[in-house]
Amino acid sequence: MTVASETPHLTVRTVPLRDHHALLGHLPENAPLAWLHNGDGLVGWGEAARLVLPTEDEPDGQRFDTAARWMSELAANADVEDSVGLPGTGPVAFGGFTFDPRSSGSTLIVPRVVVGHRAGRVWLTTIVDRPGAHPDALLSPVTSARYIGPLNWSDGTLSAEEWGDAVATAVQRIKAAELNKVVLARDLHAEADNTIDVRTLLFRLARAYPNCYTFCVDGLVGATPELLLRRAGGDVTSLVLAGTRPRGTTPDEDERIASELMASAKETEEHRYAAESLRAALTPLASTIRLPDQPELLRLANVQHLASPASAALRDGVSTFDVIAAMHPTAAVGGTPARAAMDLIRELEGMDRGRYAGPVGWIDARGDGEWGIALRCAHLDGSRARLFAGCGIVAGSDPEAELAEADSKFRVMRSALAD
Ligand SMILES: C=C(O[C@@H]1C=C(C(=O)O)C=C[C@H]1O)C(=O)O
Repeated sequence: MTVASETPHLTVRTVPLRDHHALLGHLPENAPLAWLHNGDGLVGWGEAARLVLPTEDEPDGQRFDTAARWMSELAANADVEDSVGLPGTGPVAFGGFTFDPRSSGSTLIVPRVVVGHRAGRVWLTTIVDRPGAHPDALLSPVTSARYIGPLNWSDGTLSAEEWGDAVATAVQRIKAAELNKVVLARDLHAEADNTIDVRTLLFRLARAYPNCYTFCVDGLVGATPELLLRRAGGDVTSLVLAGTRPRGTTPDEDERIASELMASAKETEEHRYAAESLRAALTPLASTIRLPDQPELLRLANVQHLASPASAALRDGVSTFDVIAAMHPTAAVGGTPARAAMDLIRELEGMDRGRYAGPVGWIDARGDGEWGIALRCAHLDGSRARLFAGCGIVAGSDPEAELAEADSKFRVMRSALAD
C-alpha cells in the first residue's frame, strides 16, 4: 500500500464560534465522532478521509507507522486556515486501534465537520475537497436523541462460569511462573428493537462520568477513565490505572474499601506491573519522566481504582504514534511480560477484542491529541451492542471476585443503555 496515493488534498478552515451550547447538542445521529472530558473536547461528523490500517500480517503491517505517515502527508497536503490555533484545531483525525495487532479494524477518520471546546474557547472546523466548497455534512439535520427501548441480553463468547474457569487457568499459569499478570476480558450482547442512537449513550456517559473520557469512534462508544496519553507540544501526560474495588454504599463503607484497596498487596502488585510497563515504554522516548512512587485513589461512579498520573517530556522528533506504539498494550490491559500475556489472552478469551482495550482518541496536524484506552465501552452495530470488561489477574486472584469486578465495569455501559 502506498500511503501517499491515498492521501487526499483537503481544504481546512477553523473559525471561532460564539455558540456555547454543549458539544453533544451539535451531533447528527449518523456516525458521530466524539471525545469529551469535563465538558471540553471535540465532536465531529461526516467523512473527508478514512484510512483502514493493515493488520500485523499484511504489507506495511506496522500500523502506527502507517498512521503517522498518513497523518503527516495529509497535513502536508492540506490548505489550512486556522484562526484559533489550539490543540484540536485545523485538520484532525479520530482513531481507534484494535487491541491485537493481528485483528482488523484499526481506523483513522477525518471528519467533514468538527466542533471543539477547550478552556472556554469554541470553534468550528470544516474540511472540504475544494477551496470554497461547502460541506453538506455541516447541515446534517440534528434530530432529538432517541430512547433505546427494551433490550435482550445474552452471554458473549464465554458464559460467566466459563470465564471464571479461564481466570482459574490463568492463575495456575501465573503460579507456574509462565507470566506475572494477564488481563482477561469477556463480552456481553444486548439487542434492542431499533437502531441504537449512539448520542443517547454519549449524553448519559458524559453526564455520569464527566471526569472520564467519553468517546465514540466508528461505532465504538464508551467512557474510559484511563488516559493513555495527552500530548501538547513536547509534553505528554498519562494516567495508569490498575487495581479495582467497588464503591461502598455508605461513606464509611466507601472509606473502608478504599483503605483496603490502597493497602492490598495483590492490588498494588497488579498496579506496579502497569506503572512499570509505562515507564519502560517511555524511557527511550523521553528526556524526563515523572511517575509517583505510590498510586493514588481514583473514585468513579461505579468503582474505585489505584491510579498513577505520569508525565514526560519527549525527545525531539518523537511522534505521537511512536509513543502510542511503545505504550500499547500496557500491562493495565495486556499483562507482564507483554508477549506471554498476549499469547494467553488469545488462548483463554476465545474472542477477538476488536478495538476494546486498544488506543482510541484524536490527533491534529501538529501531533497534539488525546488517546485513551478503550475501556467501559461497547461496539454498536445497528440494533446490537457488544459490551466488554476485563480484569487484571495475578497469582492472588479469585475467579468469583474477578467476575464481580467485571460486572461492576460492565455497569457503565449497562446503565447507559438503560432508559
Ligand atoms: C480491563 C479493564 O480495566 C483495566 C483493569 C483494571 C484492573 O484490573 O483493576 C483497572 C483499570 C483498567 O486498567 C476494563 O475496564 O475492561
